[in-house]
Amino acid sequence: MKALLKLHGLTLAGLLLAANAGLLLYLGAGEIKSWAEINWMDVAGEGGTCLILCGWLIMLLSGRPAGWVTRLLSLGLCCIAFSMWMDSLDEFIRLPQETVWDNWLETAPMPLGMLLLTLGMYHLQQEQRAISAQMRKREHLQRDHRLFDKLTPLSGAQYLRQHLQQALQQARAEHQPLSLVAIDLDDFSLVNQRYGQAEGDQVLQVVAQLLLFNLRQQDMLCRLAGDRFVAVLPNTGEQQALSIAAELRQSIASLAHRSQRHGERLQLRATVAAVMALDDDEEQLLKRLNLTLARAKPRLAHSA
Ligand SMILES: Nc1nc2c(ncn2[C@@H]2O[C@H](COP(=O)(O)OP(=O)(O)OP(=O)(O)O)[C@@H](O)[C@H]2O)c(=O)[nH]1
Repeated sequence: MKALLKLHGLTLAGLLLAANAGLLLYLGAGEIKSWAEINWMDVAGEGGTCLILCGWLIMLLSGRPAGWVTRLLSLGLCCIAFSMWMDSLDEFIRLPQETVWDNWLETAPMPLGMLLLTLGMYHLQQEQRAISAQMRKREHLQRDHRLFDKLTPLSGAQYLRQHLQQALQQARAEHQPLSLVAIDLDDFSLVNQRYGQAEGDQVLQVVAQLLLFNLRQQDMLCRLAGDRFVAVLPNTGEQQALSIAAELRQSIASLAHRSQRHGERLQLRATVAAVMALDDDEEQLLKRLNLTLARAKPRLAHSA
């Protein structure tokens, strides 16, 4: 209730003031009817509608975020509720026959309220459409979750291939160089053996974040598999890619990661490789990158 008053106090106060002013006007100009003169059927119909509209207003204001659509809908409801309130007042108070202003107060807010409600409904529909479009997009993304790595906030190998294909096309169309950098942790299996799989997961997440921090806005980082990461560097020649790769290796070597259980410092190292795209397609380029990495890691030379 506190939050409701804080956000919509003005609207509610406006309605209360208008209803009070209407009551005072009626009391000032007319006289109270006797019990027998009151038509209770009309009181139930008009007063009940007014109460229900006030209930709708409270539900609307407490259920929706403040904003343009909420304002239109609430003002519409206020106008209609006020009209019903004025309509029910004449069940209790008799005005002189020649009075005309009561008719205005009863009927004029009704079409205005309807108009505001209609405008609000229109914008609500637009808002709902935009939300539905967002939901569909998100659903599509979730359905395509195979493209995303389960452990780190990075994309996986499948997405890398798709992205690389497009990036190569764009680089050729724009006559710009494109390079790839691979980063492979050294002896990562030892981290799993010594500290456990959960600590290994933690290390992979920290390294993914570290690499992201050290790359540029336009670069795209993926986890190719296990402890191997690949960055796609648009508009980047081989020399620049080599120096970026060296920086990434250095950042991993300087990382002061401590194990979660005993707080021991883990000394991480990585082997890096960089290749620039020539005439090859994405598969050939990735193969060349893996071969270059394998050469930098003599023990992997047979498995690449
Ligand atoms: N914790 C964890 N370990 C993983 C994950 N994916 C792969 N691994 C482990 O990563 C290790 C990769 O092994 P290797 O390719 O031999 O790499 P390495 O031990 O770093 O050896 P070198 O690359 O030759 O230095 C294996 O022990 C895998 O079990 C993962 O998501 N989480």
